[in-house]
Amino acid sequence: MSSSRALPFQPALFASGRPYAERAESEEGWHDRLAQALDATALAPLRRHLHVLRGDARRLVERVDALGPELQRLGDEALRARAAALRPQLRREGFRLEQVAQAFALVREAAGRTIGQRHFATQLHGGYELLRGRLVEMATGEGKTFCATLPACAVALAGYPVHVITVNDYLARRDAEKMGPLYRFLGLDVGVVVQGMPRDERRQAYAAAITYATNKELAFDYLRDRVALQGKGTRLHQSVRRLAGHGPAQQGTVLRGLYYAIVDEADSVFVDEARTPLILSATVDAGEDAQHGREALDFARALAEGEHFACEGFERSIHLTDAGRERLDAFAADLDGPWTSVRGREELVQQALSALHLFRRDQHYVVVEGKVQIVDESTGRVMPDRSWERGLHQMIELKEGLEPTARRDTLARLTYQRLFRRYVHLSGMTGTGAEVAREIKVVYGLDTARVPLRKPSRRIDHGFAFVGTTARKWERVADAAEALACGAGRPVLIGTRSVEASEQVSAVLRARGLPHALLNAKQDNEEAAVVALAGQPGRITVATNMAGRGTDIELGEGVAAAGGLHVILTEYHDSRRVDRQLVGRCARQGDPGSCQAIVSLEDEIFRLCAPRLAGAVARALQAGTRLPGPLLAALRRHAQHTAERRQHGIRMANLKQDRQLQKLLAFTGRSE
Ligand SMILES: Nc1ncnc2c1ncn2[C@@H]1O[C@H](COP(=O)(O)OP(=O)(O)OP(=O)(O)O)[C@@H](O)[C@H]1O
Repeated sequence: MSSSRALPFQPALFASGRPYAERAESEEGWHDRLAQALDATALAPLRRHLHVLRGDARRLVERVDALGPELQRLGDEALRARAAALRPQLRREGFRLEQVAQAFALVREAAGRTIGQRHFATQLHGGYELLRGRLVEMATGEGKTFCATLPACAVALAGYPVHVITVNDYLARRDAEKMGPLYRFLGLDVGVVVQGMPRDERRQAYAAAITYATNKELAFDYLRDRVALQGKGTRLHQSVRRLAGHGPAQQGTVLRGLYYAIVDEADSVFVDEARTPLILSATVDAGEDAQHGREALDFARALAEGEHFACEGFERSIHLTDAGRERLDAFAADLDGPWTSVRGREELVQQALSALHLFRRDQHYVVVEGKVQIVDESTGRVMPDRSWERGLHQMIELKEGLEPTARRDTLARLTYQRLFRRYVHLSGMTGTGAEVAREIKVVYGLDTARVPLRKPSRRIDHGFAFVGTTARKWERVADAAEALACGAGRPVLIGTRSVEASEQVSAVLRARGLPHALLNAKQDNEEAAVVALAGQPGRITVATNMAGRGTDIELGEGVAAAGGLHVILTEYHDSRRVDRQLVGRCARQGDPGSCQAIVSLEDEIFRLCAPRLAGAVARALQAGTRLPGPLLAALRRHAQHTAERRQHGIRMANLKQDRQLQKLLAFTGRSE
């Protein structure tokens, strides 16, 4: 497309953040499509501006390198003036290769002056692919956080709101703080949205040129915006109102719309988290009777697995058998309230059974100050403002002997798949995307671009060891940690899958008198301090997935010469990608480092995903048989493959349900 055909940029629209831009989906009705056509004034410029981007990354890198010396000679003010002058050019010409090279060269120079780091060629390459709307695969430790500043600045300089999305509050805050001086130097303000922030502050943060937020905060803000807009007429009404000048504050929304997103740890957000739909709920006034819950728990405790109910641990589903139902009917005969209807009583008992058999303390949730708080399994963090649906949360509270909190009812529901497909322009980055590249292409339409390593990896993999029992595993882990930390003076990171497991290994280390730090959902306020010390000589750190993705452990003095950080993986995850993320904490950016896995046949993944094979291997080990490595590797592959396949099935079912629900809701007028 030639520049003369590109629509002129309309800064006024964006300055006031007027249109709530987002992409409409095909299944919406004619009035939605008409509304979208009206909103096209907001969408078209960004699309058109990006459309002119041509040429390969190599040319861009050469051009940025060539522009470097001249920019280096400029004073700070002159450099800022260059950035200011580039803005109208970007608006006029769009993201042509030359303009992008200028923007990237400016960002690189400004970064050198403000944060003391200059983008590597690999990061320029990655930045270019992000701008093109790709899923960028860059190995762990290659500096994705820094790489994202390039497209973020380029798009923000052109005047479009940019969202940089990370997986947890710690990373959102850390990245916004670290990169803030660079953005401000270029005249761009930066906002950050974290858990517990009031609405006004959120609106302010989203009004910034570049906003850092977690996927969860963003999704819930979007959901709340949709609910706020619901009472205000159809989408067509809203579009007309927007064109008439209503901004977020007048509309009661916080976001300015969904323009350009750079999603960090994209495989986690796009794939792993896509398993759970996001549900916005409100407290139900009618105080639910805890008595029914207690009755249900008493009844459920007396039921026998296999006879009265069947349990699918992996899918987290449980159902009554015919014998169970008969017993329930007899039990409910004299009771009132929800017990009188078949649906009511079966749901009560199902929730009670789930609370008893599917949800475990210190794995799926923790109890903090008399409250049940959900632990996000993929990030290892607590989610204090989330609760399980349909009375399950209260049932778990009752199981723990706590006072049940008020029950909440669903207001709106959304999946990440739907949310991210609504961005006008979307990109993502990850260290571990290869296995899910196809799924991401199918669901989100993103092509993958792989950026090569800057320096060859020096990671030494010491392989894996299988032991028969969990107790034995912790002893072996403690042996290895002791030898490396005390013997070689190297820092050791021990990764566990649950809070419970982290506490078990911590107890074994304590019993041996080995000092160590513990990082899990119960200790999350010490996170930055624990991470800051985790690379010091002889330091042992035990952590759940909290120290997985994104965590950057800096090596202390003399550590590289001693061999770098050593990572011990103590349980395979459902997805190999999460294992690679943990291992990716060591040997970053060409540093030395090593890893090993010490796992037990009692681990959940083997019990749930390869019970027969794991049982046979356990018996052979007990009999003292030495099993060949390839057989054990096959066991691991089989278990993880089964887990990944099941997870994939759940995600696809979720997406399908989401589409069906959307159609249904369109009839009742209660879409999100
Ligand atoms: N251009 C650069 N110059 C100097 N240091 C850099 C540069 N880019 C990144 N780094 C440093 O490299 C380290 C790793 O960066 P970062 O944590 O962003 O990697 P990552 O790719 O996001 O890793 P992960 O996949 O684990 O999240 C950080 O300490 C960062 O400061």
